[in-house]
Amino acid sequence: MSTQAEAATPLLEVDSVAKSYGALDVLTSVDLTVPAGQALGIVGPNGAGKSTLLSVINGTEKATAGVVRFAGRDVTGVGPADRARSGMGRTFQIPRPFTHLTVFENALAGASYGAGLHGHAADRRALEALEMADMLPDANTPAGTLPLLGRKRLELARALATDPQLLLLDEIAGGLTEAECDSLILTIRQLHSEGITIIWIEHVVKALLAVVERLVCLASGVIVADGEPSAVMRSPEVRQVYLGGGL
Ligand SMILES: Nc1ncnc2c1ncn2[C@@H]1O[C@H](COP(=O)(O)OP(=O)(O)OP(=O)(O)O)[C@@H](O)[C@H]1O
Repeated sequence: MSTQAEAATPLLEVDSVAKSYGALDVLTSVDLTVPAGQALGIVGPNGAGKSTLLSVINGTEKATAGVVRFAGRDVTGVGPADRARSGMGRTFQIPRPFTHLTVFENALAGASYGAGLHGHAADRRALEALEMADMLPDANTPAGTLPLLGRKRLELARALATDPQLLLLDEIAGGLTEAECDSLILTIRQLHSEGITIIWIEHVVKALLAVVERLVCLASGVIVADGEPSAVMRSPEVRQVYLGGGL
């Protein structure tokens, strides 16, 4: 592929994706194209389908219909491990570190199992990920003793240990104090400035607005607004979602 064609290929294309659990339609024909380097925020009420959309993107859930393309490759039928190795990293809403292992060993697990690295390459990658997540000073701390911000940062480091081009963040700012949230914002901004493409689901809208250049609102499995963040937050569609008993 020529350089020009590569530049024109979006990093992620979600094309007419639907997801149902039995009779429950969680996502209905979602279309989302994300260029490389973009930081995209996703808001929406509880149960809107936001986490499900991330799961369909990273392959932990299979789409019922539609296509997911990553870096020009159709990954719809590809499992989460393969997608991680091809450059997708994801944090989960509830961090579940290996509590009996140190912070470094947890990051190493991400580099080994997530990225498929071994030996010194895995060690190096784990240390880089800890540095990027501002967790290097805690490398030898047992993960089970970390406070919430530390667990969130470790979850971030675990995702970064797969060396992602695309980083999917699921409510990473939830439950933090304002000061903790501000420090996490600085870290995520830095990752964005290094060129990592970010899709970030968050109820803490202030945190999103400090980082993202594009905002999508999902309601009942449908994208109801998509564009410049403050314009999206002011749009009648999003006001309806909030005031109509949504957010
Ligand atoms: N494995 C599953 N089986 C059945 N229903 C599911 C499953 N996973 C999610 N759901 C349902 O799908 C809907 C969307 O859930 P999802 O977690 O994607 O929403 P969300 O927008 O991320 O919500 P929140 O902001 O509360 O995290 C909910 O009604 C949820 O109960």
